[in-house]
Amino acid sequence: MNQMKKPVLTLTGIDRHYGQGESVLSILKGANFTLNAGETVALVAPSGTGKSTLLHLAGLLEHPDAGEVKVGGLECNGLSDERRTAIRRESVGFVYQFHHLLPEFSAIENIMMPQLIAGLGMAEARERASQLLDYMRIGHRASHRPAELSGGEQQRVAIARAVANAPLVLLADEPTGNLDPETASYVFAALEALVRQSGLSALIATHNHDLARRMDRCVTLADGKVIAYDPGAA
Ligand SMILES: Nc1ncnc2c1ncn2[C@@H]1O[C@H](COP(=O)(O)OP(=O)(O)OP(=O)(O)O)[C@@H](O)[C@H]1O
Repeated sequence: MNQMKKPVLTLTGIDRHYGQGESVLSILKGANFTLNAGETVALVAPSGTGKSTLLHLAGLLEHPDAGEVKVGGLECNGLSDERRTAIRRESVGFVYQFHHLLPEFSAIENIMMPQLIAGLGMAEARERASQLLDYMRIGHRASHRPAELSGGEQQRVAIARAVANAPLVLLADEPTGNLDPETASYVFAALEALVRQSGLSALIATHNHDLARRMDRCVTLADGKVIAYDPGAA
């Protein structure tokens, strides 16, 4: 069997609503989605349709009201919060629109952090973080704190941090949404190169059709379901 076709993330029959009674808001209604090993998928959908909700469910930050979320073939709904947190740390990397770096730590320390939490030694974590900084062309900024970096540099550090533990799945929620178009294109190219070079599987929410077209395939949300999407048609 082709290893590349192995699913690393599967969402099946997902329902998610917010609120109660008359004010209930149904966001996902029987949504299905599969991300295969080594695949890059763009999630392009209008604001408020549930992109962040889908990513939060995929990353085990939220529970669905119905349906199954499998990470690496393991059904995660029935697991304890501790186990879900452990799977998230081991298997999922997140990049958000805003960098969420720890302000009191340097760029390299921010990238080392998840590796140290995962049990890697200091020297090994520093070496890997240093390589990632070089790969993202910000090796010269290693000892700077986030506030001393530009928006594009902050996002490159955040991307390096998200992939530091070689996650099974990379989830990115508008990773370049806070950047000017030129910087967004540069940062997205760096993200894409890193993902492809590492053979990572990635689900990336973006409003940017030019960036979405660079992924292996695109999906959108319509009536609470995930459907195929052609960004060229927009
Ligand atoms: N915790 C919550 N409580 C109530 N409503 C929520 C909650 N989280 C999200 N929503 C609502 O669910 C809908 C989908 O939100 P979500 O953030 O997933 O959309 P999105 O597609 O990511 O939007 P955007 O592109 O603007 O970030 C929105 O109408 C939002 O207001």
